[in-house]
Amino acid sequence: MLSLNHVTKKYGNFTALEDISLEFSGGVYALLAPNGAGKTTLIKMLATLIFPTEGEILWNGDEIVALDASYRDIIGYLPQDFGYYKNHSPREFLMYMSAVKCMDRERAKRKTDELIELVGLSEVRDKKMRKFSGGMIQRVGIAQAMLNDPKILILDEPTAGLDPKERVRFRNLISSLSKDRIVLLSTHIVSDIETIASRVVMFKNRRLFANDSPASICGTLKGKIYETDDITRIKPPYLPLTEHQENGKTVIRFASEHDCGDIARSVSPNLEDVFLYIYRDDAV
Ligand SMILES: Nc1ncnc2c1ncn2[C@@H]1O[C@H](COP(=O)(O)OP(=O)(O)OP(=O)(O)O)[C@@H](O)[C@H]1O
Repeated sequence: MLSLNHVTKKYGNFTALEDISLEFSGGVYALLAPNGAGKTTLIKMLATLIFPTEGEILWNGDEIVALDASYRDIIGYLPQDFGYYKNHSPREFLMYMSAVKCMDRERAKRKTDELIELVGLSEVRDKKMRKFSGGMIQRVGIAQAMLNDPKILILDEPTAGLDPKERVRFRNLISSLSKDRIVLLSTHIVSDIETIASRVVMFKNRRLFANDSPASICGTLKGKIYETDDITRIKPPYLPLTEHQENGKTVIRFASEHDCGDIARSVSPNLEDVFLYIYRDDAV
């Protein structure tokens, strides 16, 4: 189990995260928060690239900093800005990364072939990556993070810049990788995680705000979300969330603390509602 005990991270006088306590066992954990909320800071601490100012991070009871290389052996990490060589093919790049990870050549070859197959890049395994789409590059990125068969797979905004089709493919891939390991995934895009996250972790004002299943988190807004095509009938205060077209009319989805059931349609809250509601005062 990976646990954070009262972790605070400061950059000089600026506190990025304050008193965070969390436990991760198996499954997909989504770190969901707007840009600048501290997701990358948390991820970099878990990847031992930066260190807590206060508190401790433990793997099965031992401090990850003390575990040093033996901890790094069990993590796979896809950073936000994943650096790769455009002139490398996926196979060359994965063999190169295997060498960086000190894997023996036979195992490296086996894992490289296996992972290229898994991420669906077999047909382009020997093509230079310079012409690859964002989704293909991210799949190479996941493959390199998986080379050491990590117990903890850390993905920092892995779907940034992907088109909707690539997003779906990526989601399915992440879901398939989550058996028998911890997958930590940071994002500010709700649809990335709604269906695959076993738990959603949210930060607000530098502190832990929520750590629960998507269903429980959505449950916090039960009875408060409505839709109407005539918002003028709704008594303020209410919070407009999203709009969509329905039978040629613009339907507004909104949150209200008071009962609007007689003039608007009550609907089930989703994670996007929760995100917009919780971060309504934050610049997103
Ligand atoms: N090295 C640093 N020095 C000073 N402040 C930093 C540093 N790194 C991050 N910060 C600040 O800490 C806060 C959290 O940043 P962080 O990158 O962790 O957020 P994030 O949620 O990952 O957002 P993004 O997705 O935009 O990276 C931000 O206000 C950021 O400006």
